[in-house]
Amino acid sequence: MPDILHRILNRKAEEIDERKRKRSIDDMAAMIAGLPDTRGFVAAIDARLHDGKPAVIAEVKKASPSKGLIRADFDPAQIARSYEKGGATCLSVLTDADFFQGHEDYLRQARDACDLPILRKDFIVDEYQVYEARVIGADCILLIVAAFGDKSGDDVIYDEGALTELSLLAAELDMDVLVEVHNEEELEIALGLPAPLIGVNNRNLRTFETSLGTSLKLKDRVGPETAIVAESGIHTPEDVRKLREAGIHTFLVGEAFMRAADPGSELQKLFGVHAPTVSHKH
Ligand SMILES: O=P(O)(O)OC[C@@H](O)[C@@H](O)c1c[nH]c2ccccc12
Repeated sequence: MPDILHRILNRKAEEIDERKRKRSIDDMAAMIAGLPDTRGFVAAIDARLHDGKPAVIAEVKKASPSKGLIRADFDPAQIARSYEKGGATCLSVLTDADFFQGHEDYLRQARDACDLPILRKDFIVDEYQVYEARVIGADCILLIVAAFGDKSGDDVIYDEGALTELSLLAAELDMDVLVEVHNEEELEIALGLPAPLIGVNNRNLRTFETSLGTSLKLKDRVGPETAIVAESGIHTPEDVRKLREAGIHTFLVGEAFMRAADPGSELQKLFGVHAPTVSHKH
């Protein structure tokens, strides 16, 4: 497992223990019973793709381990409204506090400010966090395959059982799942999970370098019938054009929007009227 992910997961285990002491899963299950339905995350993406348009998951992210502080003037409600106006399909909100300066309240604020479906962007490895995601208002959770890998000699062994269980629990709680992969091995695991939306993270977790080539290569492996989400390192209309030419029409973008004064206008610049469009066949 790459170092930064390792560090994050060690801290995450402590955090989960602390939280479990404050509130039980049973308490959360009772709260969930009284909640309104989720907003369909995958359904919103499918609808957009069906119209031949790119589907953009716009991220609400204040800081990251690789970039430090990204946006000082950080108001999740305002950002959510700007994204919605700019044509985002869904939002992704970082809730990890220690490495991304995120917070679960940011997800709540974003949700109250718009009608878009929201992904809880965190390092989910325990059923506790899946219940918690639903309680704070998430419509989709992220499962990072690399977080379920353990090195044994030269090989990495993945806990596919845990990935499957968490996916099924999310479905039971009426949430979708975005399964994140970085390489072919992880992709194979993701393809074996129940109804996953597969995201390819272009950021190498060891070096923090991004390469759109990762998405292009793995798109080649799955073929035209499997939709994938290109994640990270997308900064220009040219980046978007390259990915769309390869048949990728769903994108997860954070930094490029977060550094712009008006994130929604930047979304338009990358994906809207100014970006070249490619027709999408079903
Ligand atoms: O800011 P970028 O390069 O546009 O990337 C967004 C998103 O893909 C990135 O924040 C991300 C992808 N997978 C993650 C897992 C955890 C935390 C963050 C991420």
